[in-house]
Amino acid sequence: MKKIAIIGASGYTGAQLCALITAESAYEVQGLYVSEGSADKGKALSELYPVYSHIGLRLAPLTDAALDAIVAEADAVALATEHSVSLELAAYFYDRGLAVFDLSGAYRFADKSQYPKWYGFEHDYPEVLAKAVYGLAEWNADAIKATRMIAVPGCYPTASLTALKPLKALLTDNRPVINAVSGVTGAGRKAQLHTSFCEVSLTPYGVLGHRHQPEIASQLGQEVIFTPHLGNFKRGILATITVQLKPGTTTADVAAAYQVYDHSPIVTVKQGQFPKVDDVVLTPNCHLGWKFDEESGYLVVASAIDNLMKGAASQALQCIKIHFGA
Ligand SMILES: NC(=O)C1=CN([C@@H]2O[C@H](COP(=O)(O)OP(=O)(O)OC[C@H]3O[C@@H](n4cnc5c(N)ncnc54)[C@H](OP(=O)(O)O)[C@@H]3O)[C@@H](O)[C@H]2O)C=CC1
Ligand SMILES: CC(=O)N[C@@H](CCC(=O)OP(=O)(O)O)C(=O)O
Repeated sequence: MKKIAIIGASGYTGAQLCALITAESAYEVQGLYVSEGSADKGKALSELYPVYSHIGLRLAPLTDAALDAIVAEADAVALATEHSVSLELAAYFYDRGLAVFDLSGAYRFADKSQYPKWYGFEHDYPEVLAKAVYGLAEWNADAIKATRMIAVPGCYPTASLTALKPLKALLTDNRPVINAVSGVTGAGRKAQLHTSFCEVSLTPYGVLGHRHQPEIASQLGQEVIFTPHLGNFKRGILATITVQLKPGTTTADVAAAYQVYDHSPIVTVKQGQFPKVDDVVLTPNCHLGWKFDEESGYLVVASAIDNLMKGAASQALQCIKIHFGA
């Protein structure tokens, strides 16, 4: 039985991951942690989330003693913390021999020079960063097995890359155009004005400047135009992507490219039938739907995931299972 510590367990992704891990027979939660000064320390997880009333675990403050206990008792740590917190904690636990599954963006760029621009900090742990593998589970299984430092992808990049990576050999130099809408849980649990009930209304944000644009580009190996939108629903992402394919590409070529997911239990691909967010919410699944116009060479592919599941916690669990082989 592998023991996993979850740090940031009172947040949306951490609590979701806790629910997933406690349902697994091969894994056990070593402990649930929040910051040392957290208003939630000592509370039962079920006080915050009555839906998890079957989980009898409490939130502990991440004190020095807790750090020692995690190192002594846990096989792995899942970091459901903001980027700058994960930056430090990942290096701390990696250096002490644990496997690290980081849900933040702190280890997703291989190139350390990207962090000041997109995350506002210098990356001070190049040796750990060099070990980091991008945890897009369907694509990087061998590397996830081989390292102890797994950077679990962002939610929009997961939806976008799952749709685009199979097409890589068919792409032209023209940038794929990704328009994506996320539910409000994508912004986390803490109170913020722009995510309060009366403020949320379908709108683009981060236009031509969201940090997921370079994340998608670096993993695809091609620049993209990425425009996220905040929608007035709780969970889920729908990314609708328009892309021009190489001259001469046929509908059969596109169908053949997507056969890469034929045996995937997670990714379902439909030609001419487009996904709905409600069909993937609370599931680990990604639903893809596409249509190709042979005359113009344009493809539209839509990708739906639950941002807290395939976009975060269930993909972290996929990585954990791939890494530990169970
Ligand atoms: N929400 C989403 O859809 C997705 C989020 N992510 C990423 O996952 C991470 C977590 O996101 P999310 O769950 O939404 O965030 P939340 O804001 O909902 O939760 C953050 C958690 O971190 C805890 N925390 C804050 N500071 C510290 C600290 N210094 N030490 C330990 N715990 C701390 C918070 O508790 P407290 O403040 O009480 O200590 C809380 O439990 C982020 O990096 C986010 O970018 C990735 C993919 C999707
Ligand atoms: C709706 C919303 O605000 N979404 C978040 C993305 C959440 C996510 O995937 O997280 P990472 O920060 O780990 O990359 C945003 O746009 O910042």
